[in-house]
Amino acid sequence: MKIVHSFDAVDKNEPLSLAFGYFDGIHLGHRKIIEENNKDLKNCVVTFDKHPMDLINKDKSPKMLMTMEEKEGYLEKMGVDYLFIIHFDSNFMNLTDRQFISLVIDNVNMKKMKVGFNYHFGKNGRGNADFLRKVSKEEGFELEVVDEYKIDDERVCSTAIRNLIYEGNISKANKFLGRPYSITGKVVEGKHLGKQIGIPTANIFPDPVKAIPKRGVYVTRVTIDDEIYYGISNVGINPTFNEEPKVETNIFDFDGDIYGKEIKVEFLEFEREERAFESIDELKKTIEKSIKFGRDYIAHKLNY
Ligand SMILES: Cc1cc2nc3c(=O)[nH]c(=O)nc-3n(C[C@H](O)[C@H](O)[C@H](O)COP(=O)(O)O)c2cc1C
Ligand SMILES: Nc1ncnc2c1ncn2[C@@H]1O[C@H](COP(=O)(O)OP(=O)(O)O)[C@@H](O)[C@H]1O
Repeated sequence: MKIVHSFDAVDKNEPLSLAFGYFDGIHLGHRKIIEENNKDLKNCVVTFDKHPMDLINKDKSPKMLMTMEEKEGYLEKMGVDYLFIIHFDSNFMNLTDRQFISLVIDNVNMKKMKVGFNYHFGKNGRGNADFLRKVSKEEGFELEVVDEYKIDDERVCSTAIRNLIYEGNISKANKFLGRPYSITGKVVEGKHLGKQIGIPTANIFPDPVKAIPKRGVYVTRVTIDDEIYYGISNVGINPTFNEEPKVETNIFDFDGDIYGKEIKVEFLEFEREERAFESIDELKKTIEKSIKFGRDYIAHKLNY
């Protein structure tokens, strides 16, 4: 997959299919827009480097299901040929719907345009599917407006998935995403209490843009150097030491020094909320119960 930052960065004659959207999380609905069957067209995704809300009202900007790096990795796996990451600034935001489409048509050979049913673009979000239907006829490109994706009559959208993650309903969030929600980070040193109580935990701090699952304990799948392990993780904040949320994972059947290594933690099932403990002994006993919960889940209920 080639990553470019402007519409004039690819061969003007090459026939392209372009999927437009911010695609946070690349959930099942997004995938229907992005997947392309026409082998004669290069499969392209057009996205922005920032969420439009970052410019409109940064305080209201949602946390993300994916960092840009994660998005790039996933689109590459899906077989996307070109990823256009367009810098979203106030100039860009003020292009009219017509100017935006002209910018695309004048620079690339767009044979097919794909958008979700509620895609809006151009100044004040005026450009919509109706406008695109008209332009596609005038300009002679194929337009595909993809209907909203539903599971059990519920809308699959990034906002719904974020809310499920905040509520701790990770299994439903994963069902909507079509894969487990994950957080990636470099393993950092903690208080070294883990090894002292016989339960080492690899600690990572999530990227600040990421949506953090509800505080509590989760069964997880951990990837280290392309090897897969399972484990049990606590998502928490330790007010005594820092305010940043942290993911601490005891990795099953693993023994090794992984400080400084990047690990991916995928959240599979929620066990319980985070608790305060009176003693280290009580903490240890409760974590041991969580480990048992995790091992039972992996042995009997794993569906990934
Ligand atoms: C499965 C699991 C569940 C945990 N649950 C809690 C909890 O409910 N409350 C809490 O304060 N800490 C909890 N912890 C965090 C431990 O306090 C922490 O892992 C331990 O202090 C080791 O920290 P260290 O890696 O900094 O040495 C949990 C850790 C694990 C692995
Ligand atoms: N099974 C395991 N699960 C998690 N970490 C492990 C495991 N085995 C060894 N380790 C190593 O031990 C470290 C965690 O030990 P711990 O005493 O909890 O220290 P810290 O407080 O620095 O996290 C991990 O970062 C990793 O390098």
